[in-house]
Amino acid sequence: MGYRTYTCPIAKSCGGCEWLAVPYPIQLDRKQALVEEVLGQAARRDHGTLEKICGMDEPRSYRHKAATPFAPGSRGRVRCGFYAAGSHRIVPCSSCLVEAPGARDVLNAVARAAERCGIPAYQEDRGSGVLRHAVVRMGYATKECLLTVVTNGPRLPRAEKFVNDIRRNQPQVTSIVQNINERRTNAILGRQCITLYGPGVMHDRLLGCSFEIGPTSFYQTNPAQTEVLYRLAIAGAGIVPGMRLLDAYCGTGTIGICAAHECPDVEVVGVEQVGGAVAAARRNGIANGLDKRCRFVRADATEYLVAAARNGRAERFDTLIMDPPRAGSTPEFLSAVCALGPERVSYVSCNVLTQARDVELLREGGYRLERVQPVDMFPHTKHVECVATLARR
Ligand SMILES: C[S@@+](CC[C@H](N)C(=O)[O-])C[C@H]1O[C@@H](n2cnc3c(N)ncnc32)[C@H](O)[C@@H]1O
Repeated sequence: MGYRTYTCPIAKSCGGCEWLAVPYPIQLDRKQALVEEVLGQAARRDHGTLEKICGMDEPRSYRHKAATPFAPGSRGRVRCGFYAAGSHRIVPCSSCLVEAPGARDVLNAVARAAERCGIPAYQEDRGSGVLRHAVVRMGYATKECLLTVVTNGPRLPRAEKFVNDIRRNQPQVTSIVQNINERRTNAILGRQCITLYGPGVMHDRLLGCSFEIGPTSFYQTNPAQTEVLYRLAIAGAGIVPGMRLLDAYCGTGTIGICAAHECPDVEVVGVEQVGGAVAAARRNGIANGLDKRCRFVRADATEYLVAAARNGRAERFDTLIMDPPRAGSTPEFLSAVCALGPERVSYVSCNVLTQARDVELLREGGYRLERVQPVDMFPHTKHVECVATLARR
């Protein structure tokens, strides 16, 4: 790919791809250097390795989830696009370099349908209007497409006409869901969902397993690199037949189910706090014929593990995969891990700073940092994902 850079007509105003002007190999070098700076010393002290970052061959069209805010324009128009960097000013966008083909067309079609149906866009400063955001998820291994339309309350005027308009203009949309968010907040999604068309979910496949994805469930946005990441996470857990694996912060159960699919006789317990994600994880276990070996628990991961450590031998885990949110895990969770003593910990993170902090507690609690493997899930941004593999000393 050499040192070519990519161009985008709205690069200057859009806040999305802050490194677009930086050649991709240099972006990868920068991410490698960050991981080296944050985790390199611990790896060296433990005689572990810091591997070269896994980048993408073609760092475009990788985002299978796209979103837009809406705002009122003049004469009944509905504006949509991206927020300009550091502001809530909307920059229109007809196509985006990093999004899956067609994703932006679906979002723009929602705005045009709203104009034709007279559905007013949300006015952020007043908290008035109806249409707040739209989020689209495109299948990677399937042709399914789930559109979520976020409204400022349960009322969606001319809903049937609106849905038919979107379907007519964007026939690739396989399901449309209304999500209600009445809070004056920057969070896009509210809790309540009403299915307007189709099954209300979509399906995708990763590493030979099929997954149901709902409007509010976490699902990685770069599926090609997700397969790379999951392979590394599963390999890092050193799974052998007969083991009991804990998949902590499991979302819809994707990592644990892929691990169970790959390794016969392995028993998986997944822990996740979002009820909808746990319900989807259970359905995913059944859909993949793995429900006998994969059990999903709705709980706060820290509370679950602290209780498991208290139960001692009754809750044995031979190996652990953990994938917490950006804020990382908690000292209580990590100290319960050290008390339970799984042979290996495979720690997946989208924030190496909190990961390094947590790795330090695991090292103090008896683990050796064996391997650090960065993965580029978000080309043209400064974000880097990382799998840290630890083994009990
Ligand atoms: C980075 S996502 C990983 C999900 C999953 N492993 C995947 O790859 O799709 C983090 C997950 O942790 C969940 N989570 C956040 N805080 C939690 C907590 N305290 N206890 C349990 N789960 C939590 C979130 O709801 C989210 O599903």
